[in-house]
Amino acid sequence: MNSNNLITNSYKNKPSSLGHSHIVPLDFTNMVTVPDSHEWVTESVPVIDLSDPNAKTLIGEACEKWGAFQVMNHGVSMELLNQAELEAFRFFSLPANQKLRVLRSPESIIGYGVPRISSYFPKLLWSENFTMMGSPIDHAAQLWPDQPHKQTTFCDVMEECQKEMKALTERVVELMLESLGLTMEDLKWHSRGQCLFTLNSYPMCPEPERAMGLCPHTDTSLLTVLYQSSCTGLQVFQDVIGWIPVPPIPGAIVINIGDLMHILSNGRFKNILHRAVVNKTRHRVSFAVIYGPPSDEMISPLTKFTNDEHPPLYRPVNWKDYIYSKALHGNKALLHLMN
Ligand SMILES: O=C(O)CCC(=O)C(=O)O
Ligand SMILES: [Fe+2]
Repeated sequence: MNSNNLITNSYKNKPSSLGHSHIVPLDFTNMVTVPDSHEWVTESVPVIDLSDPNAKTLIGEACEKWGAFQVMNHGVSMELLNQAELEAFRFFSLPANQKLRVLRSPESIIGYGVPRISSYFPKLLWSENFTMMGSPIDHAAQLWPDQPHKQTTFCDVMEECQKEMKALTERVVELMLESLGLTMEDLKWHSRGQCLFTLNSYPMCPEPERAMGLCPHTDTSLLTVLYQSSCTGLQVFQDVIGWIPVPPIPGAIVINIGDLMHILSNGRFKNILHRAVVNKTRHRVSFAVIYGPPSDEMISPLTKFTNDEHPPLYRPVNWKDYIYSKALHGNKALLHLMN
């Protein structure tokens, strides 16, 4: 038997479910669109249905493997998310001099301006941001002094959206803890958790490949819960694979694990490195609840995660000091906390 025969026989003998269509190529010149059978989809962060009885386990796995996931059936009203998106577009579409009335002062965390994380990076970001804590009533009065109706609509929508997204955040934190056999009671401060509510805007960019909406970063928070509607832009980094888009899924909300949750879990839950890219044809808006402990509460690895073999990886820190450290050291802030 010559070698050619040997090879032929090995194909013939191989049990195979491959049919005729896998031998004859497509008629490429006559294809108008790529059929589903040819579309290669990159794996992305898991999508978890919160009404699934297995949700807690799936969340635990997603936290360890990815540090990010999307949730469906999350309890935040779709109508409210759409209204908040509309209000966000309205706000960012105001003339610059009107938005500047609510410019964030250097020592404040709330108001309009460049994203807070801009200070970690040497170049300006192609984005703007408006951050609230509780009611934005004072800022709304400055934005629309003669239009009380606009003030009321903006505040009602922002407050309600913040409230519902915060409730979701707390539910997800609880599920994360439960996935490890813990409860909210293990977080002594759990009834005093606080959040910022932030609107992000990434205007159309003439040369998207030369600019960045948000540079690669991890969030300082425990958890960031983000709604991104229908425009792509968010990407997460996975070792070996590289940057992966987090596709907008109608109705879904994105959960990103921040540095403080990574510290609490003694490194078991990943803090996800992510960025936002810009595009040429669409103005993208996203909004998020940035959730964390009371500013002065010391956060350190929970004892459940530490033992002789796994000593605490990080020294205790409070959110306030950690934000300060992040502004100084950027993405290296965690290294400065290592034991
Ligand atoms: O707009 C996005 O998709 C990402 C926003 C983000 O990373 C942040 O607000 O920290
Ligand atoms: Fe972020």
